[in-house]
Amino acid sequence: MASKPLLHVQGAGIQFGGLKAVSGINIEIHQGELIGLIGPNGAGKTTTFNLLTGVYVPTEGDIWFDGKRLNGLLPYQITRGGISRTFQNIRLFNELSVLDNVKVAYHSLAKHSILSSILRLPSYFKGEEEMEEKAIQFLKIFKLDHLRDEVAKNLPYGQQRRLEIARALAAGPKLLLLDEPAAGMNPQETAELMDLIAFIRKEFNLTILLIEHDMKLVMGICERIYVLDHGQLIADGEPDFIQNHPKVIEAYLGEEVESANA
Ligand SMILES: Nc1ncnc2c1ncn2[C@@H]1O[C@H](COP(=O)(O)OP(=O)(O)OP(=O)(O)O)[C@@H](O)[C@H]1O
Repeated sequence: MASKPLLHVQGAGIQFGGLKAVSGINIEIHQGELIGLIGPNGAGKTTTFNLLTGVYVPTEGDIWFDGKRLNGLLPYQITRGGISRTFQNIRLFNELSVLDNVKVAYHSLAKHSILSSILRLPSYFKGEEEMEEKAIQFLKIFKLDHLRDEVAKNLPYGQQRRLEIARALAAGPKLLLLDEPAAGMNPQETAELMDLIAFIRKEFNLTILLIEHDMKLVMGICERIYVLDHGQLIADGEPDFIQNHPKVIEAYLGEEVESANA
């Protein structure tokens, strides 16, 4: 591909004490791609997301996004710069309503000034109204608008996962990172989620990187897949290539043997 990658990870990694959780990884993702990140338990997938979102600062290598070096930027700066994420263990504002959970994402990006919100000037209310309208649009896409006043913690698991994606999307990212979006979903919910991911990608001109253990989902929607094992990338390529890659098969067989012995 000739254009510059939107995300370029160059030899990045992080060490915790003596443990190299992720080491020397290279990733290139171009605008509009839908890419998978897979690997056995403990391979370093979530740590990679934490490096991309400023939760951890790399102890080696560089991370470039949209022409900017991310090393050392704080999570909120990275979100404003265009990367949003969801979490493996859903992180919602449990006591807030479904609608407010999405509106929270807007507040950090809101156009009205702090002064106008303190003084409750007309521009503040206009900003609030616009925010609410936009938030409801997102809830409609995720088929959650009828639940807008429900407290987030009362939603069933699958709907909580969808709400978390809606919130991430409301921040207006260029790159969306999804950490096991189908975890805990039944096959029907997973199939619907696959359609939804394909839809939002097109609708919002998104680039998506997703971690997922559900191989049907990964192989079904990702154009390319990166495979991590013990903190290192062992393969990357199209789904067919990855499925038949000896190192990938070995890594996953190793995981089966480990869990059988546990
Ligand atoms: N803050 C930390 N301090 C020490 N070790 C850590 C820290 N964060 C992650 N690790 C270690 O880094 C390794 C990779 O963990 P990570 O959670 O990234 O794996 P994963 O591929 O996402 O696994 P899973 O599929 O089980 O979620 C593990 O050995 C983990 O214990």
